[in-house]
Amino acid sequence: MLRSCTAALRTLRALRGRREGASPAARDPVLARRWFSTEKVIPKDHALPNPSWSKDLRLLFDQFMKKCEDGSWERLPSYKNSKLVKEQLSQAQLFTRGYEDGLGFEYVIFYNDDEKRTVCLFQGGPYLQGVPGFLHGGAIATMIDAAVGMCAAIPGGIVMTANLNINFKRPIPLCSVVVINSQLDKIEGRKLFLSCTVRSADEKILYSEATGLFIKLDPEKSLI
Ligand SMILES: CCCCC/C=C\C/C=C\CCCCCCCC(=O)SCCNC(=O)CCNC(=O)[C@H](O)C(C)(C)COP(=O)(O)OP(=O)(O)OC[C@H]1O[C@@H](n2cnc3c(N)ncnc32)[C@H](O)[C@@H]1OP(=O)(O)O
Repeated sequence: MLRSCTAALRTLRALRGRREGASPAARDPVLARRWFSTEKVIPKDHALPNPSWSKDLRLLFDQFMKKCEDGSWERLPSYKNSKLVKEQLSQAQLFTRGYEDGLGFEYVIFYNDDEKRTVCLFQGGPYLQGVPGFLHGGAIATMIDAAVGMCAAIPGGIVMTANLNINFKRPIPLCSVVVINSQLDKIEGRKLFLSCTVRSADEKILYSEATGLFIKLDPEKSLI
């Protein structure tokens, strides 16, 4: 919270500087250091353990990291900002990475190229509550969209969700760990058909099932 307030104040100060004719960097020494620094800023990869991760999440993470050792699985890094969008809209950030550690979406996605499938390990934090004590359906849908979307985007390139169909079978307790298994079922031209299940960490409870249709964007067509 303190960090975001400081950033907001900095932006306000910079904008005030712009209105008054001075360059924002000239009015803000921290901004100036950032602008003129030759240091490369390395973005933070959020798909790595942090102190908010439960024992269950760490255990599953370690198991999948072991599976990565022979190259059959790979951990997908995950960043808050896209450089491309950031240039146009400075505050844009990935919806699922918009919360402080542990409060919202904590997750990591692993990909298996031979099997064209992903496994997403997800711990939904207290800000994602719907019915008291349980995850909001919209938060579950968001995480399914992101996990299935990655499973489509790796073989398909730039894709968008055209249809997402979810059956919510059991409520997911807040702060518990679930495993989202997604797989590519078929490709027809620009259409990628996928399916997924959401289960408890011990795989005993089937929380949700979903199917998704993702469309590979046509470079000839404008999105707007
Ligand atoms: C997904 C992640 C990819 C990015 C990865 C990159 C970096 C990683 C960083 C972050 C990860 C982020 C993960 C977030 C995932 C979130 C994904 C989303 O939520 S996307 C946002 C929600 N979706 C939309 O806003 C899409 C809105 N719709 C459209 O823009 C368009 O409809 C379209 C999907 C682009 C398709 O339009 P287009 O003109 O290109 O195609 P057509 O209409 O001609 O259709 C082609 C073909 O598909 C059939 N079709 C289309 N829609 C449907 C539908 N809803 N149901 C069934 N069939 C559909 C259509 O009939 C055509 O079929 P055919 O060729 O047989 O005639």
